[in-house]
Amino acid sequence: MSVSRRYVVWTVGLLVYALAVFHRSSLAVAGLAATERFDISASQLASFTVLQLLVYASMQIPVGLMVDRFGSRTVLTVAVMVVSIGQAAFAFADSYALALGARVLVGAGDAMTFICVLRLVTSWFPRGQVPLISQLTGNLGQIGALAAAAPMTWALGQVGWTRAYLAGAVAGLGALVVLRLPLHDSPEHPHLRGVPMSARDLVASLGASWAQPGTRLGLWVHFSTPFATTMMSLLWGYPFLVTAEHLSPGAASALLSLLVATSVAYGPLLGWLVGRHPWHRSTTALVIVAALATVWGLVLLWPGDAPMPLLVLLIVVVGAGGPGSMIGFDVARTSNPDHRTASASGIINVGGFTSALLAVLAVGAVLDLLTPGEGGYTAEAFRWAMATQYVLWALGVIQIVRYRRRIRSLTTREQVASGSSMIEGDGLLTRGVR
Ligand SMILES: N[C@@H](Cc1c[nH]cn1)C(=O)NCC(=O)O
Repeated sequence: MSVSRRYVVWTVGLLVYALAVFHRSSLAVAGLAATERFDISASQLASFTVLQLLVYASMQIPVGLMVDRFGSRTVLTVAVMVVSIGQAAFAFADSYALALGARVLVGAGDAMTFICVLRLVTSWFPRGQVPLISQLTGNLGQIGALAAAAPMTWALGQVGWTRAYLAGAVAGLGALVVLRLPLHDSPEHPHLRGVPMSARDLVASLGASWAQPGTRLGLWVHFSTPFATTMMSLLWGYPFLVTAEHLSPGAASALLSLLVATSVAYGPLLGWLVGRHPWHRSTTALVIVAALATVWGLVLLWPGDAPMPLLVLLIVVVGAGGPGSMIGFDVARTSNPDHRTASASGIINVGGFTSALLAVLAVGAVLDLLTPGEGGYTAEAFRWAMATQYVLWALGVIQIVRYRRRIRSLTTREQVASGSSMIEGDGLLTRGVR
């Protein structure tokens, strides 16, 4: 197989993922325009993000099963069509209800994308390269979020709501043409189909993945690491920086762009680390969570406004969350056979999007609780609201430590170094490994 063909397939997959991230993030800078267009309150605006995350998280397991059954090419084609229809509907929506329906479609199409691209990486690249290329996929895809920031602000101001969102939908149609041409499921097969399974077989297959301690470890790594980043970049980062830290809108936007840029920059380092030291993958995740909790603690306990260097440090550390979550996919990959890779990735991906959803809701709930009546949220309310992240980190750390102990008692360093953290025998549940 030619090496260049492998990179062509990856580049196409990456572009489609970046487009999905663009669609996902395209509302972040349109909050004000959306409240005017649909005549909605701040909490109704937040419900767009909550709904999108809910749809995304709830679709992960079915999508994983679909990718194992029908292959990435087919599922990715459906994904691009659904997300583009959703974005086109959002462009024309003139009521809150229609806009919510459109965001459901955007969330659904988005939910189908990443797992397809990860599956392509596993099929096209040699095992040793998979951790690095997967990291780069996750990280470079975030460029879609950058494209949704300044360019989308510009487009909304210059060409208006309908044309700005319609342009994204049209880009999706372009992607459809490009992806159908070179994108084959594997070097040998344009379409890689899994065996048809009955409902009982599907449940058994998911059960077998779940029985692997590595799948659960991966899920909790993915739960613990990225939610601080997602919660900030999708909804609460900007209001926190402006309201609680009294930054100007320009400075807050610049810091959120820096968040995406640092997130991209961590990719090669973490990809290399994970590939080189697979035994220490969970340690790396724990270090990232410890760094997140520490720097957030400094910001929240700082008397008055935190100084700019500390806020920059916060952003640089929070930027590690997204790339850190990719460790979860890697642990699940080496803990499951190839024909279950996508469904195992689906299980993992539920983690980070559930924790992000919980974080978004918890911050909103505490803000509402501490800010009765009319008027904006206070800095004090924001501090308590952001402190809710510690509950999620504590839960995540307990579970990571628990499953890493279990996996370490059942595997050896040599086995993990050779590329497998799979525990022999899919009947683990029946043998008491819970
Ligand atoms: N946490 C992300 C991946 C990532 C990597 N760097 C920054 N983010 C993740 O799990 N992605 C799934 C998705 O659909 O984006």
